[in-house]
Amino acid sequence: MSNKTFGPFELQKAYNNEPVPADFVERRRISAAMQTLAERLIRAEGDIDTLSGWADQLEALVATVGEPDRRDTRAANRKLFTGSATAEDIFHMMDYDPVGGPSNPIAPQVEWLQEDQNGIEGALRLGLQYQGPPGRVHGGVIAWLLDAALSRALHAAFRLGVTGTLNIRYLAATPIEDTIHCRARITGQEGRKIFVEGGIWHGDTQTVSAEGIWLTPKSLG
Ligand SMILES: CCCCCCCCCCCC(=O)SCCNC(=O)CCNC(=O)[C@H](O)C(C)(C)COP(=O)(O)OP(=O)(O)OC[C@H]1O[C@@H](n2cnc3c(N)ncnc32)[C@H](O)[C@@H]1OP(=O)(O)O
Repeated sequence: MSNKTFGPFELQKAYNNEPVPADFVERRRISAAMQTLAERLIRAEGDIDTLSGWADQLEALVATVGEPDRRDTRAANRKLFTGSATAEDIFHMMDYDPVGGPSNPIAPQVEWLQEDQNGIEGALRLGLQYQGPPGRVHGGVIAWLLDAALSRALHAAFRLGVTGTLNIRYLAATPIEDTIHCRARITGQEGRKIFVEGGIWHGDTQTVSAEGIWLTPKSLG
């Protein structure tokens, strides 16, 4: 692990370029196994003995894990804003992102195809656990995904902000269990307000459009 330290505008660059710390290799394995279980077990057919056996094994693991101590994310965030965050701090902030974070067991995994000043594009496939109407992604999951995708467009352009307003228009069904793409880009800025737009596509069909306003923290604006 290097001794380099990073500030707020280096967040994404450091995360993309620094080597993955050894503990995060294992954290990612845990998360991947939990995601696979969630996808395989939801609505799984099985006789009562099979279901009961799986439940027993999972409850035993929960008991083994207990309630471990957890790192305070606020400390890493404070270090970031004073330019003293280590690579490990950056991984503790980014690897648990609820969308795409490889160490977060509830995060849909995203393959980022573009991440630069012009915008972002990600490819992903949402399993049955994200279903709303039969065969379609739940509308709230879509909002969750787009909040993250539009935020990512800020990070890729080396800017930071929190979501102030997010407007979403659901244009057509977004399918589960098939590859979809999310895209986002910054369209303008007025003082601390950053305007962002984006959407979701299934093949050539745009299924969702979104636009919103992100607010840069007063300390950075
Ligand atoms: C960072 C670590 C990363 C590191 C980690 C990565 C984080 C990923 C984040 C993912 C994205 C999220 O989920 S963020 C979490 C969800 N969002 C939140 O929790 C935000 C909750 N809301 C707030 O904290 C606040 O309301 C703010 C910051 C949005 C605004 O408060 P403020 O900063 O005091 O704003 P204020 O001075 O009154 O207004 C400034 C200008 O913005 C306008 N404005 C004010 N509020 C809004 C609004 N909601 N939507 C649109 N515009 C607004 C005003 O009209 C004004 O325009 P004018 O008069 O100048 O024209």
